[in-house]
Amino acid sequence: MCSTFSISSAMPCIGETTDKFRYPKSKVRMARAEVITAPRPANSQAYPRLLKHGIPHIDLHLQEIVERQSSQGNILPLQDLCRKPEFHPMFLQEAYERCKTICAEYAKTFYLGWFSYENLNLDAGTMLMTEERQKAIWAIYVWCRRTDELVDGPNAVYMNTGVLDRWEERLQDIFDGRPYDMLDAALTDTVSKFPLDIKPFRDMIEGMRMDTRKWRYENFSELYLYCYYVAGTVGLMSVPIMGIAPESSVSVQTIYSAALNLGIGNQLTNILRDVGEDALRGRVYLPQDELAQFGLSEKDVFARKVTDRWREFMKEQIKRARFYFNLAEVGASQLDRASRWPVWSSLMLYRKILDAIEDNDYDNFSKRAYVGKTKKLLMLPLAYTKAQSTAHTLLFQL
Ligand SMILES: CC(C)=CCC/C(C)=C/CC/C(C)=C/CC/C(C)=C/[C@@H]1[C@@H](COP(=O)(O)OP(=O)(O)O)[C@]1(C)CC/C=C(\C)CC/C=C(\C)CCC=C(C)C
Repeated sequence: MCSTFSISSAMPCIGETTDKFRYPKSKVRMARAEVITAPRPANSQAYPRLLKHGIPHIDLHLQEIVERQSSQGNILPLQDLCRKPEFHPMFLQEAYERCKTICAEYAKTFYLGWFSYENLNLDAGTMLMTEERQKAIWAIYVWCRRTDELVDGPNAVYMNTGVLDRWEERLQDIFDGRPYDMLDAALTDTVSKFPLDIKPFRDMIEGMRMDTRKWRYENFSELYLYCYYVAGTVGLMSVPIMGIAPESSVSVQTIYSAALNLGIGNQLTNILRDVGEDALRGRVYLPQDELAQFGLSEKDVFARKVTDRWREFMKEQIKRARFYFNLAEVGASQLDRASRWPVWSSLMLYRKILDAIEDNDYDNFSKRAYVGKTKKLLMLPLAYTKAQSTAHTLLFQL
């Protein structure tokens, strides 16, 4: 077991035993992309409305994930399938502490939303997440962050398909109760306590595979699939931890769709914020056909010049990201009361990045859209108010 503290220093463990596959390699089927091309406007000055729905959820196998995580249908509850690990309580406490420290260090936008309520000294009563839930979110965050670091971190130069295959084997080991290191052990403990399906985790690894070979996106459907893999999956992992309000009057499927949509909104925002940085790495996570509809091409992205065309293009991209945040709102108020505040906070905080891009006059080439700490803190009471609306009240308002 390698009990390294920092995320990246744990990475050398990953390459070991790549020649051995104890499990059949998963066949991750690419979802069928339904491409609906927006009609060209008759008047070339009238900019087109962009396609909003990327890929039908049926192709992402959402329903199957929902059933497995809800332990519905004709299948065994997930906990019965996972081997119950036996860890010393002190070991587990240390494992979660390390996860918490990593969250504080890395989760710049989300930390306020998820992890720092204990510092706020508010009389929040039942609006606070339980310790068990917080710990589970830390463990999931750390696994996601380490997965992302494989392709984006300092050791990304050592990336090859073998590394991701080995990481996927390690994931199976986590779910089988055989963690490789201390941080994995926290996730093993979490998956033994909450009904988490392995598929969203596997899909995230698939997103990293995609990121190693694909640096251009023809259309929104292709981009949507990438966003699902790297961020929509996080939404799906989060719902079993946060729980659904007993008084919720919508279907579980609707809540999962909202969670997925929050991931898509977050990732689209992340992409828009990082256009300049990504271009420097030769990557363009923008639909090429939509660039063309605005008279732009990837050359304009690499030229890093803010023109009127770019501004118009960005306005539409921002509109679409907001569309996904709006869809997510419906589900945020259906979650268990104790989980709503952090979800509303992170939703509102991340959405603020879009305002910051506008404030920068759409210059996401040389300026990084940033939401200051004061703005973030001011947001928290507002999120608290939103979170207090019962699931029923919100539906009534719609
Ligand atoms: C909101 C929240 C904090 C969720 C749970 C915490 C968690 C498990 C986060 C994992 C994030 C992560 C490290 C993902 C790896 C891939 C990646 C980097 C995705 C991008 C995240 C932002 O990362 P970045 O480090 O760039 O961020 P900042 O520097 O801090 O700005 C993503 C943009 C994806 C994030 C996606 C989510 C957190 C999904 C949110 C959805 C829910 C929590 C579901 C809520 C439920 C309903 C019903 C609405």
